[in-house]
Amino acid sequence: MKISQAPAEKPTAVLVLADGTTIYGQGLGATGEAVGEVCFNTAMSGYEEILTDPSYAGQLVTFTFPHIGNVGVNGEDVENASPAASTASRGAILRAPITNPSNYRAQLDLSVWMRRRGIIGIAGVDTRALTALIREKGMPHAVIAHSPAGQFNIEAMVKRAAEWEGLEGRDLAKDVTTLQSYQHAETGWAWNVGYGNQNGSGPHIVVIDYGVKRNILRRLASEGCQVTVVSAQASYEDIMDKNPDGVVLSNGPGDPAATGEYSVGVIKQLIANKVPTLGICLGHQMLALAAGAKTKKMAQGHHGANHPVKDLSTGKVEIVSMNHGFTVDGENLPDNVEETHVSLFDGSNSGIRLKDAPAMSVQHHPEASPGPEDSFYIFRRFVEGLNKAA
Ligand SMILES: NC(=O)CC[C@H](N)C(=O)O
Repeated sequence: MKISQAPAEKPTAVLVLADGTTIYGQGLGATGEAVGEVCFNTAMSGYEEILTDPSYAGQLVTFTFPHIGNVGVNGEDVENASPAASTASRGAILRAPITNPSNYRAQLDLSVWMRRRGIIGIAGVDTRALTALIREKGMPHAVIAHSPAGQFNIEAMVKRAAEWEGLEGRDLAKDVTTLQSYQHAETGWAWNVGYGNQNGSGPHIVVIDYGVKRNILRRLASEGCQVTVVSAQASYEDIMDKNPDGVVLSNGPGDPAATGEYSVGVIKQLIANKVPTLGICLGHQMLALAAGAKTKKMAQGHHGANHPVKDLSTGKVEIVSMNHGFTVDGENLPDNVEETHVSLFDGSNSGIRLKDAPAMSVQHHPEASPGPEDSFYIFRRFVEGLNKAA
C-alpha cells in the first residue's frame, strides 16, 4: 500500500516556502491559496480541536503524526467559540493521504469538513524533513495552494510568501473575538453522555475573548462557575458592570505586544483593583506585559499535546497541551512577578503569579483539548482562591 509519498506526477497541491523550497503533494479540503507561518504540532490526536483553535489564525499547521483524518470529524470537538473565529488555521500539512474515517463519532471525512471551513490542505509531504527544517531555521512563511487541475504559479507564490507581513506586530485577536457578550453553560464531555449543561451557582467569571477555546469555558462551567464571555475590546467598566468574582484572559492568535494596545490597559486596571485574574496562553503573555515583563518571538514555538511542564510550587511535572509562538521572557521578570511554571523542554517560562495582586497565568493549556488533563487543577486552584476570598 502506497500511503506516504507525494505523487510524482500530477500533483494537486504545493507548499512553497519564502526561500523558494517547493514541495508537491495531493490537495485536500478547500481549493485556492493560503499564506501563513508554518509551525509543527506534535499531538498524536485532536486534529479537529487543533484546526478549530482560533490561536492558529495566521498559521499553517504541519502535523508530525503521519496519519491524520483516520477517525474523521464529529462536528462536536470544535474549539472556536465565536463564529468570527471559524477560520482559525488556514492550512494543514499532512504526511499520509486521508483514509476512510473509522470511528463511532465520525460524521464527516476530514477533507470534506476542511473544504466547508475553507481550510486548504496538502498531503504527501515529508513532514519529518519539514519539521527538521523548522527546528534548524525557525518557522518559515509559506503559501499552500490546492488546484485540482494542478496549475500553480510557483514564482508568484514565493513572492507572496516572502512579502507576507508575518505574525510579529500583528493583532489578530480583534478578528476572532466575539462581537457580543454571552453566557456559557456547557460543561465537559463524558463517555456516553456527551457535553453536559449546568447553570452554575458558583463564582461569576467574566472571560475576555481574545480567541477563546470552548474548552476553557467548559472547564470553568464544570467547576461550577457562572460564565460570561465578553469581547476583547470590552473596557474595564464594561467588565466590572457584570460584577465578576474573577476574570479569565483567554488564549488567542497573534503577537501579545501588538494586542496589548487595548487589552493591557484593561488588565493593568484589573490588577490595580485586585480583581482575581487567571490568564491562559495569550492571556498569560498579556498579564505578564501588564505587570511589566517582556514577550518575544520564539524560533520554533511549542505546539503539541505532550510537553512536560514543572509546577515550581509543588515540584510536580505535568504533561500539557501547548500552542504558542511567542513567549514571556522568564529571565528578566520584574520583582513583582514570580515564575510558577517552566517548560522542561527548553526552560522557557510557563507560568507566573503576581506578588502584589491575586493574578496568575499559564503559558500552556490547562483546558487541554486536545491533550492530557493533568493541568485541569489550574481552574480548580483559581476557583478555590475565589471561594477563599469570598
Ligand atoms: N494559544 C495562544 O494563546 C497563543 C498565544 C500567542 N498568539 C502565541 O503564539 O504565542
